[in-house]
Amino acid sequence: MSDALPYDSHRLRHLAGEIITNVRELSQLGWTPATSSNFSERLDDRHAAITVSGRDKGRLTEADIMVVDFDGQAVGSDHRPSAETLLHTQLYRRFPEVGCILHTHSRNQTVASRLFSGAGHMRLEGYELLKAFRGNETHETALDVPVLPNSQHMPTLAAQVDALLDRGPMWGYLIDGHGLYAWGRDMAEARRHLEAFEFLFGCELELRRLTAGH
Ligand SMILES: CSCCC(=O)C(=O)COP(=O)(O)O
Ligand SMILES: [Zn+2]
Repeated sequence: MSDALPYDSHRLRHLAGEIITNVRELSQLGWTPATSSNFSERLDDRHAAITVSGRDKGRLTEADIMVVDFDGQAVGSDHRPSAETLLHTQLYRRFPEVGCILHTHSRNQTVASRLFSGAGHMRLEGYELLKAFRGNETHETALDVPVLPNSQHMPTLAAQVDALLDRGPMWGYLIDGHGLYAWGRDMAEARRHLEAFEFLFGCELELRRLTAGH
């Protein structure tokens, strides 16, 4: 990292450390199997720190974090950024308050995405933990988590996400057979949202198992 680069290299090192520590914990929970998942934080109003594509997310080092601009182009690095970079940069570009984006592939997220892809959303209702989402003051609310069809063509996926974002504030979405995107103003908030989604998906799946055949 050199001072000639168009971003603050000290801040990059700080964010890289934060990503490495948090992602290692998420990986230990089994939420990033087989090199899946990707993670980023806003560096400034034009750049984000993001994971290099294909790396084992449980063993990230500083060399596995790189910088992209909000067009998804690598800045000051020969590495290839996450294949899903566009799904990160579209949020940073559109919402200045978004500071961190976490994408994971846990079993609960993947199974839930399969189960609710037909409906196009998964309804979470009546849970105290709904208050974990910024803006929710009470459990007496319902949150419809969108489930998008998967695609290897990121502009197609990004266009679907953009259409969802037009509807109002949201903190995450599922992609069918793939995983969850969750975000927040900073790492702590994004992680709180991610953990709340994961817990609530687990509750819904468990309820389905317990009530199957009744
Ligand atoms: C082996 S997982 C397939 C790609 C994916 O969904 C993912 O989250 C990881 O892609 P990246 O390019 O960010 O490593
Ligand atoms: Zn993925």
